[in-house]
Amino acid sequence: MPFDSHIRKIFDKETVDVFHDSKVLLVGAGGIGCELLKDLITMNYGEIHILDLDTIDLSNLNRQFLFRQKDIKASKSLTAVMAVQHFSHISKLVAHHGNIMDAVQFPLSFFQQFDMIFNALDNLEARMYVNKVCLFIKTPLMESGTTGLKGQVQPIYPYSTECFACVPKSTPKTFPLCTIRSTPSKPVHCVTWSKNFLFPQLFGPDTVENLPQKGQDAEQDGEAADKDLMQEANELFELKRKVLDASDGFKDASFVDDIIFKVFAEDISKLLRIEDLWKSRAKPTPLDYGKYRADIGKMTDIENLKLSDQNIWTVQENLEIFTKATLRLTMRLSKEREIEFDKDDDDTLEFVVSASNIRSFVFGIPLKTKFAVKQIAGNIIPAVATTNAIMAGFSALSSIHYFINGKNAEVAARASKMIFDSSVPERFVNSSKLVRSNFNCKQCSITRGIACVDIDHMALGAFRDALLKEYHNEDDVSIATSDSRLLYDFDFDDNLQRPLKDFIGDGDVLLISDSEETLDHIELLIKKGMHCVIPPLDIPPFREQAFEEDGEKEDAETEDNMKSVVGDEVVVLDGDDDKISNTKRSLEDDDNGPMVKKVRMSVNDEEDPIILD
Ligand SMILES: Nc1ncnc2c1ncn2[C@@H]1O[C@H](COP(=O)(O)OP(=O)(O)OP(=O)(O)O)[C@@H](O)[C@H]1O
Ligand SMILES: [Zn+2]
Repeated sequence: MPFDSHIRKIFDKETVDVFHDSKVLLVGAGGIGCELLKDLITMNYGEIHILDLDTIDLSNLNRQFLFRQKDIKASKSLTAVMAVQHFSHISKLVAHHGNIMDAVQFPLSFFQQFDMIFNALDNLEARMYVNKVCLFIKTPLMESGTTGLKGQVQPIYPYSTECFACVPKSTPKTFPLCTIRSTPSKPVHCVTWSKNFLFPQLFGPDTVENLPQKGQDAEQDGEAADKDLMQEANELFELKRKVLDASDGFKDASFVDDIIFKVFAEDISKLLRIEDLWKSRAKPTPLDYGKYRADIGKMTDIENLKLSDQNIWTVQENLEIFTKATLRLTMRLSKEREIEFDKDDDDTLEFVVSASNIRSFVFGIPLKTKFAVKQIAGNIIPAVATTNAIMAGFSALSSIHYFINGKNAEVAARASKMIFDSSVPERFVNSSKLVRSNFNCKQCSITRGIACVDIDHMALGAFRDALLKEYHNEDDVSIATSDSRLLYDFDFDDNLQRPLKDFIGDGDVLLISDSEETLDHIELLIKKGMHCVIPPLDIPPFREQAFEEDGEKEDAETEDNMKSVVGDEVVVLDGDDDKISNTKRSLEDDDNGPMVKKVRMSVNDEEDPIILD
């Protein structure tokens, strides 16, 4: 039975028509995006646009099931549309290849044509951008994301419920510099050292011109106090020079031996002399390179060394791989000038794998496979196709509330739930009711509107007058650009006669505040038009004081209430499992309903730096 009939069975004709008449945008045609596209088609949305900036890579094929081997290098969005075109005779499908944050290709008017937007992205920056656009145009956003077996779907109804920025996001872990440079104790420390320190030092953007001249002490150029650091920098510059010399003429490969000897033996011996470092730690052992070199000489078929990604290589094998990768990268340096680490560039990956393993060996840390180092260096948690499919399904289903409730955001917000993975074995997913926006949120706490202005002809002074008139502000206003360039305030009126086009373009944002700072800040998105239309806004009093009090209260509550809601039951979790926060911003508050304890997607507690997939 075609799905069309299921939809007809479940909903009455009027509701089905709402789906047919609606236009949605899906941002991202990766793991979740491919799944969502299929789901949205089966729901018979009238028009589905899908957008992605990327082309298909071999590594996508194991989970992005709309793509085949023959599609590698083709546009993700176009290929996805071609793959599903035959699924539906109802949905009109439109593909866009480009960056969602490109305001020229995708101006505000592009976003405004949609009834709902679905995010299936893999990075915070783009997610935050779409979130902000949705706040401007007050369009509901279904936000989704997965990390391995974890995942979540958050329906966002602008200004009614929490936006994507309302809950602070965890940032990748950082390590103290001294751990990375001097006292590593985990594989990730060695991977970070070889990827972020040794690799860029040898193949990164430093050009010959930036290096101190031969014999010149770098200390003369800088004011660095630490002599040891400067000496180390000078020595690394020497190494870099060797690499550059070799890439020019490529006389012999002995410079690689020099690098190995310096970084894995000489530098370690120097560290050992700093006795304080080793009072409470196991000491490293400088690499006995002579011994290992001799071993490598005895290895058979060394030229055709083929090693598995999934096995741990011996120290000898790591040394051989390090030598080969360094030589290959050095050859490339003559053409490329500088090389960036890329987990999918085998030369750079093998350099990082072997260098981190040799360092691990020296410090008595377990060695890792190439596969494992790739995950760590690429900040990857492998994507799980099933988690993507489940979260995509929830995202599609969550959208129904909006459409069956006549596109009423308040009603849909009350009916909707946030979905996230469960850490409790009896359940696979949890849900919690949506809560109101966070007053401390930098995005939600701003009053926003879209102003239509003839920027080519209207002077800044006339624009200021229009603002004062619309917002009945007896006092004056300040006007600044979104990058905080002040255009006007009561004692800076130099620009009043100049046309707006001198400062802003179509789609730019202006920040407006009253000079007494009694009212909230306003963000006005400027749309180019023939006339001047300043949007009527409900500008609340300035809320800074209230924010602080509210924030303090919330923190205290969070610590006291390490509880989560599973369905409607309260389960006590032991401390570290999920990071839970408890809030009074329930949508039910207005009805004096029960206070909702809300679970946030757990912040990853692992040591490795991670990003959302
Ligand atoms: N600014 C952006 N504009 C448009 N598309 C974007 C933007 N940022 C990310 N994307 C797309 O979002 C999708 C996210 O999908 P997914 O998480 O499966 O990542 P992937 O790149 O396909 O896989 P992986 O990162 O695991 O190699 C990708 O196809 C990516 O190209
Ligand atoms: Zn917010």
